[in-house]
Amino acid sequence: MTDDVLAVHGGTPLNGRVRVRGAKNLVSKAMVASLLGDSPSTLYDVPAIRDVEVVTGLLELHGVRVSRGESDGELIFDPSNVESASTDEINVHAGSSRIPILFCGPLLHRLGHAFIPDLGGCHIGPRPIDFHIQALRQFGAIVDKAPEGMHLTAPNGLHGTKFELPYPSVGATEQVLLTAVLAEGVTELRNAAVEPEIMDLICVLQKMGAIITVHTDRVIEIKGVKRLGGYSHRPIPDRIEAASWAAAALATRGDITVLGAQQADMGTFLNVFRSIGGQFEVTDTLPPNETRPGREGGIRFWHPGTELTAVALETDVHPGFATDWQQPLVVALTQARGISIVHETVYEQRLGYTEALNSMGATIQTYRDCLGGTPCRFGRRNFHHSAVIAGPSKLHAADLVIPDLRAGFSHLIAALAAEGTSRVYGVNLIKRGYENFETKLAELGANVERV
Ligand SMILES: CC(=O)N[C@H]1[C@@H](OP(=O)(O)OP(=O)(O)OC[C@H]2O[C@@H](n3ccc(=O)[nH]c3=O)[C@H](O)[C@@H]2O)O[C@H](CO)[C@@H](O)[C@@H]1O
Ligand SMILES: C=C(OP(=O)(O)O)C(=O)O
Repeated sequence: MTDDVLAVHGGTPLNGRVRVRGAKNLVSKAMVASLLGDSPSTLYDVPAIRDVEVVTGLLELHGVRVSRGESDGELIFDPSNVESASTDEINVHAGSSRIPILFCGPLLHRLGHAFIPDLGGCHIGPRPIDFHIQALRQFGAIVDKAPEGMHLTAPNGLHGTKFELPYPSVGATEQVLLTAVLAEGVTELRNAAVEPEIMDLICVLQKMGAIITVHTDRVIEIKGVKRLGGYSHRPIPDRIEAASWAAAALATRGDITVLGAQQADMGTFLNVFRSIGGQFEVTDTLPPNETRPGREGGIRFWHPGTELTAVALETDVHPGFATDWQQPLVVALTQARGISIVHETVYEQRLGYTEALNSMGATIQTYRDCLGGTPCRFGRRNFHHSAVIAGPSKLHAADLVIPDLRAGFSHLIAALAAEGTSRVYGVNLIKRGYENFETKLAELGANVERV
């Protein structure tokens, strides 16, 4: 584990520019979608992150040829020879990501059967897959849970269906989309998630030949088609990474320009950022020395130099405040004067990381109650899903163990904001969703080194 430890010498504001590429939560799904086509697909601006490696591995096991294109981050997927893979081979990827569950529909369409390994992803709640399984069964799939994973077949093919999600789950919405596009007949999905990454996946599928209508009130209608072709797509930029750097600027009293960040997908975050006192400026065109095709402008985020203000916020499905923004922003809230309240309504166990912040001098208390907002699914149950943050707190160095992706980034920010040298263990987990984060930190003037 020694190469998985970062010594962080904190206390220096982060200043400079970083670039975000295609969104983790779209890129991996677009890669799965390539399985549905009968000709090659090209995806641009793919970040070098662990989730992309996992999906690449799974695609290759199923006969998809994955190659690099001419431009940096360009990947080409050739699905001409999709084939079965053994459970042993697939299980190499068990526990590494949540994306394998999305192979169900595409593999059933291409092969008539599928094997899905145990899922990974962040440990921020139980993260059941019951909606996925119910939906797949309604399409006509036979789903068998086995100790080594999940086996699926579709002896009578997959047929369009009407399905209402009990909660607008991102993954389950994607599951329905990726299955319905080639299912026979029409599918109506109610209470669908409408995150920007889902809208971008719909763009990908439409480029492939799918017929998908997004109605008002979270209703999505999909008319199954007989065949799909390949796509050529430049993904939306990673709004979660962009917000993470924004939070880092605020927490360290710095000034970070996030090239590639797009205002449209970050409106809710920007409102909260401004309410805390953070300053930002949206630039719609690239500075003269930046010449990247298809990606324009960015957002500069900076600390105002005066005191930050406490806020109350509630995470929610889009267009609410994204749960993945929560952990990095809380570090900045430890620096705001007054009492901030954060009500996490998407995951029941996403506040455990606050203990590490307390060990650094923060004052954060978690509660089972739904504080400061609307009662949610987790109220009156045994989940500490609301946090009260009293600030400002002077953070000091500590030894920290990274529990998951976003908490990991928040630990890093806290260590950078703190006086002294912290040791952050398990930093490689951050690579699952942040491309070249150590290089980016160095470019921003952070004083960090591998131990
Ligand atoms: C790879 C990816 O895109 N990950 C994102 C995706 O995760 P993911 O797609 O896993 O998240 P979901 O939107 O499905 O989960 C939201 C809530 O629904 C619950 N649920 C979900 C499915 C199900 O079958 N049963 C069920 O109860 C979950 O436990 C959770 O409480 O959306 C989340 C919410 O924006 C983000 O935090 C993740 O970064
Ligand atoms: C929860 C997250 O991701 P995943 O669904 O991949 O675990 C995240 O990106 O913050």
